[in-house]
Amino acid sequence: MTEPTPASLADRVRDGDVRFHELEEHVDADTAAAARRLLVAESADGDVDALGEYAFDAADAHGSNIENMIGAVQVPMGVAGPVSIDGGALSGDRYLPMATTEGALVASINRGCSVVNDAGGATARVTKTGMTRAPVFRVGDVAEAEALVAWVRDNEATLREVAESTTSHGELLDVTPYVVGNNVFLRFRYDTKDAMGMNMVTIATREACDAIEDETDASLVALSGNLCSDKKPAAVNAVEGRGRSVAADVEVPREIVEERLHTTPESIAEINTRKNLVGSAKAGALGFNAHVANAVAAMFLATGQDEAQVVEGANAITTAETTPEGDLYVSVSLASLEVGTVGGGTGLPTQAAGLDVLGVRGGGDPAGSNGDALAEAIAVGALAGELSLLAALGSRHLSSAHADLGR
Ligand SMILES: CC(C)(COP(=O)([O-])OP(=O)([O-])OC[C@H]1O[C@@H](n2cnc3c(N)ncnc32)[C@H](O)[C@@H]1OP(=O)([O-])[O-])[C@@H](O)C(=O)NCCC(=O)NCCSC(=O)C[C@@](C)(O)CC(=O)[O-]
Ligand SMILES: NC(=O)C1=CN([C@@H]2O[C@H](COP(=O)(O)OP(=O)(O)OC[C@H]3O[C@@H](n4cnc5c(N)ncnc54)[C@H](OP(=O)(O)O)[C@@H]3O)[C@@H](O)[C@H]2O)C=CC1
Repeated sequence: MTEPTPASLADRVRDGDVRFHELEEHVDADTAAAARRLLVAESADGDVDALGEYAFDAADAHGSNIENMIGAVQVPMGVAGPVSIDGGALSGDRYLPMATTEGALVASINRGCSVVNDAGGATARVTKTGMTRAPVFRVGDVAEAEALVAWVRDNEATLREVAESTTSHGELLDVTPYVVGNNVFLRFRYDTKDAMGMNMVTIATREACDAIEDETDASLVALSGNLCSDKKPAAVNAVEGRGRSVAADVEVPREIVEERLHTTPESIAEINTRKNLVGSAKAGALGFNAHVANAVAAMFLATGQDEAQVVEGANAITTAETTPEGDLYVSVSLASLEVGTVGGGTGLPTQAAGLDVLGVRGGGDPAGSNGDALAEAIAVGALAGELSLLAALGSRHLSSAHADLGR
């Protein structure tokens, strides 16, 4: 029997003989993707051959990272740095890998890194850890809601044992109840070590929900009740944290601000107050920063993170003030940075290479230390970006920078 070709497979899909999403059951994943490109091209404006130019085995992505694969999008990757980091888990000089199509972004963060180095390096620490899943239960009335809350408080050890039976790495840290009439939300929080952890905590919480339904009158309505809160802007993450809460700061001597950033500590502090604090408050923003999303998104893409979680990653506050000596203190605090160095997209070859640039690929020793190190590196990238953009606004260079580099 002759080997199926992309064209013959496409014919079989058109004839209704094979389903579009089941091609991998008949042929290898690369040929399946090629067949789908032929079919997609029929309704596209021109061929889509460029999507077939990728440098990994489609079988590595099919089944765990993508369905209906037709190829890959390539995003240019650059580096900022090396930047000197004094972290709880990551110490030394590191290049920061960044995948983006926004011209001037890497240049800006690179400038921030170079200023951070001139100032003696940045400090970074993870201050809280915990990935959450919050199922919603239906109960009869508020009296039953209170009874469920009491049961959960009395049986946290049982819930821990049941939940942790599904994972050899995850640890249930606590369960926080929230009552809204006859709805009870239980926010389960786990230490997921080096995994971002959403699959891990979803599977573990499902087991715990079964135990709750067995032992109480509550009915599970949805395993995710949106108080988690995953991939949506939400104050609960800003206040309580989610994934990793991580902060970074630097003190930059006045002469470096003036020589390297063409502005003054006072100007940067005033812009931060009027723009990042007052402007964000007036806008009703959750993030009180200039462009933390830029560093988070670029480093998420470069290292195989779940890009939808940039929503929470950008939940950050930037502070800037002049010190009594007249120098500049700048900090960023990211409340809910959801990152992992194992699982998800981190195993794909180019993303794994991105983690290698930082030296944080795979499981850490001790477990969780690579995840912490990645979080600290992203926080320092965000710090460098804030410093550079605030300075560009102070020296009125934002539009000229983007006219020169970004178009
Ligand atoms: C563009 C610069 C850096 C020029 O800044 P400059 O000070 O005029 O440049 P320079 O030629 O003197 O170089 C200073 C340093 O910048 C770096 N640098 C300089 N050029 C490059 C380059 N081509 N590639 C890599 N690195 C570069 C490099 O570190 C260099 O040091 P050196 O290594 O030479 O000692 C500056 O004007 C700047 O940072 N502007 C701000 C741009 C920015 O931050 N854009 C962010 C995206 S804006 C956005 O997305 C969100 C927004 C703005 O809408 C959010 C909001 O509302 O605020
Ligand atoms: N299910 C959902 O609702 C959602 C899923 N996602 C997706 O979930 C994926 C990420 O989930 P995640 O659970 O992180 O990844 P995986 O589902 O890929 O699981 C990672 C597993 O790696 C194992 N592991 C090995 N070494 C370590 C280590 N050092 N630290 C921690 N775990 C280790 C753990 O196994 P063990 O548990 O056996 O110890 C862990 O469960 C992404 O693809 C993301 O897009 C995103 C949002 C929601």
